Amino acid sequence: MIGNINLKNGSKITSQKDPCCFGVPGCNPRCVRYNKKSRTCRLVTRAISVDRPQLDFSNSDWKKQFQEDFDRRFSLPHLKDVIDVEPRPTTFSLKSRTPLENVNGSMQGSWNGYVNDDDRALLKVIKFASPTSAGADCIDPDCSWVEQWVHRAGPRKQIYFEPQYVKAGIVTCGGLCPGLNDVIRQIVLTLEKYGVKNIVGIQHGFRGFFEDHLAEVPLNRQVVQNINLAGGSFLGVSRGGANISDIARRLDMLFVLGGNGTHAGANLIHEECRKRKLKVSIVGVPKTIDNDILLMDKTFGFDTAVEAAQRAINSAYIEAHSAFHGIGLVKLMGRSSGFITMHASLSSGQVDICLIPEVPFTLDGPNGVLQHLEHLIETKGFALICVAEGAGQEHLQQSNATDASGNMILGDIGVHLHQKIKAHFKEIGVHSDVKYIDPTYMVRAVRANASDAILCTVLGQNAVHGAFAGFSGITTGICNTHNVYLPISEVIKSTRFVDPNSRMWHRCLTSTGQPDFH
Ligand SMILES: Nc1ncnc2c1ncn2[C@@H]1O[C@H](COP(=O)(O)OP(=O)(O)OP(=O)(O)O)[C@@H](O)[C@H]1O
Ligand SMILES: O=P(O)(O)OC[C@H]1O[C@](O)(CO)[C@@H](O)[C@@H]1O
Ligand SMILES: [Mg+2]
Repeated sequence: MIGNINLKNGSKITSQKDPCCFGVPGCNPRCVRYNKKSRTCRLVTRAISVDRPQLDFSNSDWKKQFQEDFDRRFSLPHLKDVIDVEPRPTTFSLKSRTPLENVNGSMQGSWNGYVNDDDRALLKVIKFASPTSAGADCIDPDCSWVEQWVHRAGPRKQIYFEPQYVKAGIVTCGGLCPGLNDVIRQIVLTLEKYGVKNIVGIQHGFRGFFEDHLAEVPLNRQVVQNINLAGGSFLGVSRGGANISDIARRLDMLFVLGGNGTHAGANLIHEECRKRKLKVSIVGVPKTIDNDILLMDKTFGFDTAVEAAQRAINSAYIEAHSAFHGIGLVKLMGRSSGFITMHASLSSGQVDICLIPEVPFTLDGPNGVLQHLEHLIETKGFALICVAEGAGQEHLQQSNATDASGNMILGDIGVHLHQKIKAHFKEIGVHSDVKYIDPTYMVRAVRANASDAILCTVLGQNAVHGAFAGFSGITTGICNTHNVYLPISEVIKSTRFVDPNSRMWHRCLTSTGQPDFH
């Protein structure tokens, strides 16, 4: 039961080892990646593991040391680490329509769809021959192979809660994302399959915990039956309110749907519950269209966002192709990571210039974007640019403004590019007709497509299985196509970025044909 948790006001999580802005919203001059000139934290190389132990590779034992440290970091926090809890046979079985009543093992024996607690999946599956291989992620200079196993997700034979007494809460935080309602729905359906009858929705993110007018929303199969047919969040989302002063709620399980910021908040709650030895399972479900969460193949909503962006890109293409010297310009979301813009550009196949936050670019001069646009207008007669909202911030006047969660408010690179392109072509006396489309919120508010709906089903159900297995401070995700549980502490260590030396970025450059704008 969470009960009253008195957290320090404004308590924020920062990754201990690396005084980086990540985890503490907004930029932080102490950040190892703080750029004093642009006054921003810009990690233009691949997300580095901020917490790899300092290994002495001359020591023949280094692999053992790495393995021990890895196993420590990726072991899943469990209720029994801090309180005496006894397991009981699970009530979850797909053999019966209702949760297993008699759990003397006889019924269980007839259904064996359980995951063994010792099942593991490999976190990394490529053996790189050299650190210079594209996208190489090596531990030592020789790229030695070290098996990195993480826990497999799914229902266990033993559970640590009496379902009929459980009160479970669901909360959705941060920006909207296609599939939020699918995950809420699957969490409710799975909880009921275990026999939980007391399920509540917390309204409007973490604010719902302490704004009295935001009452709990009772949830059951009937209430959530069709919520997946609409985008948005049935419970509402919010930013801010991270200084969770009081969670005066009796909850035994809390399912937290959100991005990297939300997960940092969820981990704060988990750590406080653990410190107070409360029998509460806090389980995250990674949510963001930006796909900027470490270690995950992708987050739910990302595929749908890429698909929804196609309509805007295609419209910009049609406008540019039909105009005289038409230049289509589309700005997509991606505050610090360019995954949406890169994948949307790749899938459309119509983009000539793709600009992402991880790869700085010059506008003017022989290698600049404007020079390349001149070339495209001369040779093709039209051009199409797709830019991530977090790209090119070095060209804009930075304000120190932040959103309610402390995330930096970005300068509008879309408007800036629009103005610069028009001014440039006017200056060189060449006609241009710039068509600017900003579909950002349209992309985010749609309902999940089929593939994301399935991913949401997997993640929502696995979140409940993880809570009943007694884990807490974990999140559930897809690693190398396998369903795993990961400690939230590992997932919030850094933002996930596009690796400028990755094969996917190289594929994007091959597809657009753009040069290096440096
Ligand atoms: N370091 C932190 N510690 C505690 N709470 C946090 C922290 N960072 C963010 N939060 C809280 O988590 C909630 C969501 O955070 P945020 O607005 O950053 O969105 P997010 O989860 O990163 O999702 P997205 O980036 O996709 O919108 C907010 O209520 C915010 O106050
Ligand atoms: O809803 P808000 O506060 O405008 O958030 C916009 C941000 O949320 C995100 O969609 C992440 O969820 C970013 O891509 C974008 O910058
Ligand atoms: Mg975020």
